[in-house]
Amino acid sequence: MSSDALPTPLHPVLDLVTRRVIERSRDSRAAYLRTMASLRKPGPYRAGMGCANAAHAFAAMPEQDKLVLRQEREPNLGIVTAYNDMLSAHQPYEHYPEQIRATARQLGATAQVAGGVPAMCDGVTQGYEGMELSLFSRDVIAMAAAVALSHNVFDSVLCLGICDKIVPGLVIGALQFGHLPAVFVPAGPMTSGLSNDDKARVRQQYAQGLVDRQALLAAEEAAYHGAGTCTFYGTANSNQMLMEIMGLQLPGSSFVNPGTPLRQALTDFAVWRALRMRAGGPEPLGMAEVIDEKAIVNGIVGLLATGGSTNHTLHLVAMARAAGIRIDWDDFAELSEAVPLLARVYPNGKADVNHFHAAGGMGFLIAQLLQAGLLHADVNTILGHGLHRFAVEPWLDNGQLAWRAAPQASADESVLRPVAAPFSADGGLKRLRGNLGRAVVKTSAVKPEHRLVHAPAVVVESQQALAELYKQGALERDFVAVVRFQGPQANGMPELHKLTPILGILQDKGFKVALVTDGRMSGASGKVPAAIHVSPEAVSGGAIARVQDGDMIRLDCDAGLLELEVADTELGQRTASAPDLSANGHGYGRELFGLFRRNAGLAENGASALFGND
Ligand SMILES: O=C(O)C(=O)C[C@H](O)[C@H](O)COP(=O)(O)O
Ligand code: SF4
Repeated sequence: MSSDALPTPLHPVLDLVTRRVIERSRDSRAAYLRTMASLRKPGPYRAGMGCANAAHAFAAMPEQDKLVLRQEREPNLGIVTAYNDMLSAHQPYEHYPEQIRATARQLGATAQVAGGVPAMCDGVTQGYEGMELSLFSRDVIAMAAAVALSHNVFDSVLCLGICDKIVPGLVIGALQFGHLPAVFVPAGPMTSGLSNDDKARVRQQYAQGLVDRQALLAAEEAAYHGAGTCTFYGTANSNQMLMEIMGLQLPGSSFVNPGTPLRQALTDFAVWRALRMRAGGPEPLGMAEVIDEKAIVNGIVGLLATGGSTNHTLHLVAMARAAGIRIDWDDFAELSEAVPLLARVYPNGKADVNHFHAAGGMGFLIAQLLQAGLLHADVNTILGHGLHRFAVEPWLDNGQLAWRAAPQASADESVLRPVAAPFSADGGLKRLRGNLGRAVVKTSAVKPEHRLVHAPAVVVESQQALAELYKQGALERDFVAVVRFQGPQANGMPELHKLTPILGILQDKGFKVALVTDGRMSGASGKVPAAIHVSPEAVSGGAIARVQDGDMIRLDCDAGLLELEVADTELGQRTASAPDLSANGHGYGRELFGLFRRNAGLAENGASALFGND
């Protein structure tokens, strides 16, 4: 799509929501931009630093880099890396710094690893105590990124991160240095293995005692079989979509598999782009000018159009907040009414992200949404002004990286569809309201016949308690599972994704089942209607603490309703449950996260201790 194509008029809902976000954010955004302006200088940023400081900064660099660094003329790239061997998605980053340093040298510049950030694999911690640190690890990552960049000898930032809390944390941290350019550098998904559907089927068979542990492990290893991001459309791959649609990651780069020539070429190109955008360079552009209100709204649109992870009703809020921008679940809800669902990638369908990419991927998606006036085209990106630059796909033309226009038609309409023929007329996420507070639900993964559940409550205060009731055979009926005291201030707001197989089995048996929780679900959670992120949470006086076994609850996903059918007078007279949560502060590092639990804001404000509710 060229820039000289007549711009499509902006969809009125997009225009309305964006104006509202700009107005709501006016003061906080102005304050943020003033801070960024106060940090900006001509560069290079190491220039004029004290000799001792400078010597410390590059003491360990090879002589050829020292020569360049001493001259205080050429830019120095800061790499913030989330490499570890634990996340299959991040393992490919092990040698990226070497490649980036070499490419920077070829371009006459230098690059240094500014610092590392922690990266938790939610797949490893799912269902275990470690998951209680997961959400807060986002804020730790933001702080660690800020520590790395606080050395203040960098002219541009390369962020190496992909997974769930890592990209949001890196965005929040790098935005504190928004006077600098930032480019996100992905490593790509693992190749397709056992399909996500088949994996989920074996899990349900195991939960029913139909297959043994060896069979389950074999299936899981066939699904998660190599280096690269897991191939379901969970939070990690929602992050990839967001980084592209918000202009921070090269177009079409998200879903190119690791270890391929195209992957290597894209990383080299990212280095070049980062250098060109430095202060005093040919295309100076700070991250603060890329992440503005329009970019954030574009991110929400991308999330809705692809059925992205519910975790971004927390993370995108916190990321926006870090740039002085205020969004809330009403923004998501109103945009969801206007944005069609264009992709069906597991858990929203059978395909994985490799299929999505092959069907046309991000370039096709962005082109379609731009043509429909459902994205802001007039935005800054790491390729220059205008999101039309992202309606393309990368390829190797005789071994050289090149870009070609995204396909005009989807190669597989079971995975990716045009705006003219969407999977559904509205987006994949809904806001819920009612006397239990506000919540969200991913409707794109729930079949229409399962989106209305009116059933008695089964109230538990841990996911293990619900699993025990299942084992006892006590759940062979219609019910709404209320799993409470799972909010950020209670125990760090873990994902309760391990409940998916048993709830799925009961749904498959024909029972009307739903989940209501102040906790989270995984972006990979799907088919069972789950009203999550219930705010206010149980430990903070939320009505969810006063629900009793047998209370009738109505969850109407399409109407956006979550109603406890108990009279206000009775509800007001009930004593809230007050379980002993002291164990939540002990073991597995939880002692160190008390300050996060005590200061976490509402889910709708991003559930962050960095910003609270202010
Ligand atoms: O996308 C997210 O938000 C996630 O956190 C995904 C988790 O990593 C799941 O735990 C991985 O999926 P499973 O293999 O089904 O456990
Ligand atoms: S996508 Fe999730 S499960 Fe896979 S490596 Fe990343 S954090 Fe772990």
